[in-house]
Parts: sequence; structure tokens; C-alpha cells
Amino acid sequence: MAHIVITGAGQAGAALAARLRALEFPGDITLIGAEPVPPYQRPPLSKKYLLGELPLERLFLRPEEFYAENAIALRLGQRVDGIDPTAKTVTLGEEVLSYDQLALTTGAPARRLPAALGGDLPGVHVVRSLADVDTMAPEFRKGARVLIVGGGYIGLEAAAVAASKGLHVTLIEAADRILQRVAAPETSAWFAALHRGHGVDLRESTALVRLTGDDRVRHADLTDGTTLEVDFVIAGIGIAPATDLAETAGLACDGGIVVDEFGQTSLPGIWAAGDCAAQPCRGTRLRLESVQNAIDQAEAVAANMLGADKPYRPQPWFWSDQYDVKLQIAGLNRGYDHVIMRPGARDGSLSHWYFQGETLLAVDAMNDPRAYMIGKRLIENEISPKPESLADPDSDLRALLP
Ligand SMILES: Cc1cc2nc3c(=O)[nH]c(=O)nc-3n(C[C@H](O)[C@H](O)[C@H](O)COP(=O)(O)OP(=O)(O)OC[C@H]3O[C@@H](n4cnc5c(N)ncnc54)[C@H](O)[C@@H]3O)c2cc1C
Ligand SMILES: NC(=O)c1ccc[n+]([C@@H]2O[C@H](COP(=O)([O-])OP(=O)(O)OC[C@H]3O[C@@H](n4cnc5c(N)ncnc54)[C@H](O)[C@@H]3O)[C@@H](O)[C@H]2O)c1
Repeated sequence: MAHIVITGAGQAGAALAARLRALEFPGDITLIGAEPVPPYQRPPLSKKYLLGELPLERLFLRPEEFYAENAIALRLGQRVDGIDPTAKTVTLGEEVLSYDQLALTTGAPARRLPAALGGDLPGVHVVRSLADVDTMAPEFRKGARVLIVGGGYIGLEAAAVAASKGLHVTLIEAADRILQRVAAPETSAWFAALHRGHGVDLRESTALVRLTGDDRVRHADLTDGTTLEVDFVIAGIGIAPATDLAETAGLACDGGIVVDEFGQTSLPGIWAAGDCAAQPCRGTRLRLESVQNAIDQAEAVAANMLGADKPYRPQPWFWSDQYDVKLQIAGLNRGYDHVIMRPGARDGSLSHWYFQGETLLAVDAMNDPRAYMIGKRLIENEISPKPESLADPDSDLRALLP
């Protein structure tokens, strides 16, 4: 009986295993995860779960019985530490497991602040796993002083939870604006104002010099010359794809495990999907760090493992919840040269539409689900409206659809 081994039991690994069974793969499936808990969704970790508004059991992607019922051998708390592509085996400590096909869905751990800057002091947290958040959550006491390093999604979502819970929040961003990796200056400025309006001391173009303390972190020296007294620190400074296993096995890696449009790595029979995979996209190679990509790419890989031979074409979308604002993003703004702002129908709602010349690339919608839905459909259908028709708040967005 053919045996498919999936290394990494996160969003992509779980989707891949489930899709193999949905496609009626009759062979054996082993899903191996280093974390001690069944596959779960990460987005609520920095939102409702951290706020205490979502119980643990709602995090799990499927009930634990699902795996046994679908003959998926789920091996938790176990780490694959080697791959032999010639013998077609993986090792877990002393154990050697044979595979016919192998998928790598190893994700991307959070980058940590260097120990030389005090990043290893107790009270300095990252936000990637359930264990990270369960360790950090007791620090969220009203009146506590938190320094958040990094103004990406993690930093901003954690800042929103902390400010909502009555903590004193300072957020530093080394670049000249928050969200610079994912959004236009207009969107960054809008979110900076939102956080300042909730009392966050948000400092752009400011980095960490060092963290100090005895038994735990107590002070933070910043490049703006100030020293803060802190009760704890959260580093939201990005992720580093888990490529060690792949590199040691001789798979091509380039800022992620290199895959083609089918999800196949540089070695036949070995596939990769999710945050760890660097895929071709619009003439370049990139990793898409999102739930939607992890699921869609994993499902495409499942089909291709069974011979579908179907390329995966990502249609990116993202979301973020901060205070009472839902940010929804459709498309990828890379290469944009101008942005059109469109006020939404409701107070405080608006959208930013990114163009490269006359081509619509992406939409950021703040509390404006209609702009998001219509923008997403336009981008998927490669329809680019005239910028002037968007800027007029009275124009009917639906009329832009075919
Ligand atoms: C706090 C937080 C909030 C987020 N919010 C959003 C959001 O709102 N919207 C959105 O689209 N995305 C969000 N993301 C990103 C999203 O969760 C990721 O893109 C997604 O989880 C990627 O799935 P993955 O399966 O590739 O990786 P992961 O979910 O990270 O899973 C990888 C798993 O592989 C395991 N593993 C690694 N190496 C091995 C090994 N050698 N042996 C065994 N197991 C191994 C890891 O322990 C991990 O459990 C968020 C992420 C975080 C951390
Ligand atoms: N809503 C969402 O989609 C969502 C929510 C949370 C997390 N995530 C995902 O989780 C992952 C990690 O998120 P993230 O926010 O950590 O990464 P990120 O790369 O989006 O943002 C990191 C930010 O930290 C800044 N930075 C880096 N080093 C710094 C330093 N030393 N001092 C100050 N600033 C520094 C960077 O300039 C950047 O703005 C990403 O894949 C992200 O997409 C997504």
C-alpha cells in the first residue's frame, strides 16, 4: 500500500491529509507534528483567543476523532529530524519511516530578538504557537507596561488586544512606517492613527538598542534615546521559513523550500506547501504567509500527488482584526505605482485600491466588506476599473462587475 508522509501538522499539513482522503486516496497517511496538540488555526491566537473570547476547543481545525475515522495516523509531539531522499525514509530520533511520497508543511517559526540584545530574558515573548500564547497571556494584566517590537500584523493585533485590556502599550517599528511589508503608506497611516487613538504610544523609525533586567526583562533602551520601564515584551518581527530539513536533504531552497507551480520541490516525490514554500508567482518567487494560501496550496499538492497535474495559481487574500476594525486585503500590491482612496458607505469605512498603470493589483478594505468582495472578484477576473470611477463615492461598485 502506498504511504504518504506529511511533515508538519499545521494549517497546510491538516488540509493536505484531509484532501487526500476526500480524493479517495486508498493508501496510508501519516501526519507528523512537533507540537503536542492536534492541528489548530493560528489567527485567533493574536485576536479572540488572546482576548479570552474564544475557548481552546474552538481553535482546533477538526475534532481529534476525525483523524482516526479517516485512517490518518496523527503523530503529535514528534519531530522529523532527517530525510533520506534516496532510501525514501524520514527519521524521528531512532525510528525510520518509509514513504512513497513526502510532503513538507513545516511552516515558519517566529524570528526572535537576539540574545545579545536581551532577547532571551524571561518576559520576552513571540507569538506563533498555542504554547507561546498560553505562556504570554497571564502577562496581560490591566495597567501592565508592554513594549511591542515590530509593527506588522502580529505587533498591531497584539497591541489592539493589550490596549483593549487596559495595558500601557508602546509599539516600536524599525522601518519608517508600520505595515510596510504588506500595505501602502495610506493604509499604514490610517492604522497608525487608529492605534494612537486607542492610546498606543506608536513610534516609527525606532528600533531596540537592548533589553535589560535581572531575573526578567525590566528596561528597554530605544534608538530614539529613551529608556522605558517594561513589564514584558512581545517581538513581532517576522518569521523564518523552516527549511533546515529540506536543505540538509539537498532540496533547493531560496528564501523558502523551492517549489514549482504544482507544489513539487526540486526532488521528485517530495512536495511542499504553506508558509515554508517559495512558489512562482507573477514572474517572481515568493512565500505567501496566509491561511488561505496554506489551505489552497496544500489541497493542490494533494491532487498533484495523486496525478492531477494541475498548476496552483494563488489568489491571495488576507484579513486582520484590530479593535472594531476588520481589514480585508485582496490581491498582492507588489509593483503598484498609485493608490486610489474610496470612502465607504458607513462612517469610518474606506478602501485603498492599488494600481500598476491601469491594472488593478490589490484592494485594502477597512470595515468595507463590499469593496473587498467586489475588488476580489475584479482581481480574480483580471478586470481593471477606471480609477476615476472608484474615487467617486457615489459610483455603484457592483456596476463594475461583469
Ligand atoms: C498569531 C498569528 C495570527 C495569524 N493571523 C492570520 C490571519 O488573520 N490571516 C491569515 O491569513 N494568516 C494569519 N496567520 C498566518 C497563518 O496562521 C499561517 O500562514 C499558517 O498557519 C501557515 O500554515 P502552515 O501549515 O504553512 O504552517 P504552520 O501552521 O506554522 O504549521 C507548521 C507546523 O509544522 C510543524 N513542524 C515544523 N517542522 C517540523 C518537523 N521537522 N517535524 C514535525 N513537525 C514540524 C510546526 O511545529 C507547526 O506545527 C497568523 C499567524 C499567527 C502566528
Ligand atoms: N492578519 C494576518 O494576516 C496575520 C496576523 C498575525 C500574523 N500573521 C502572520 O504572522 C507572521 C508574522 O507576523 P509579523 O507581524 O511578526 O511579521 P511581519 O513581517 O509582517 O512584520 C514584522 C515587522 O517588524 C518590523 N521589525 C523587524 N525587526 C524589527 C526590530 N528589530 N525592531 C523593530 N521593528 C522590527 C518589520 O519592519 C516589520 O514591519 C507573518 O507571516 C504574518 O503574515 C498574519
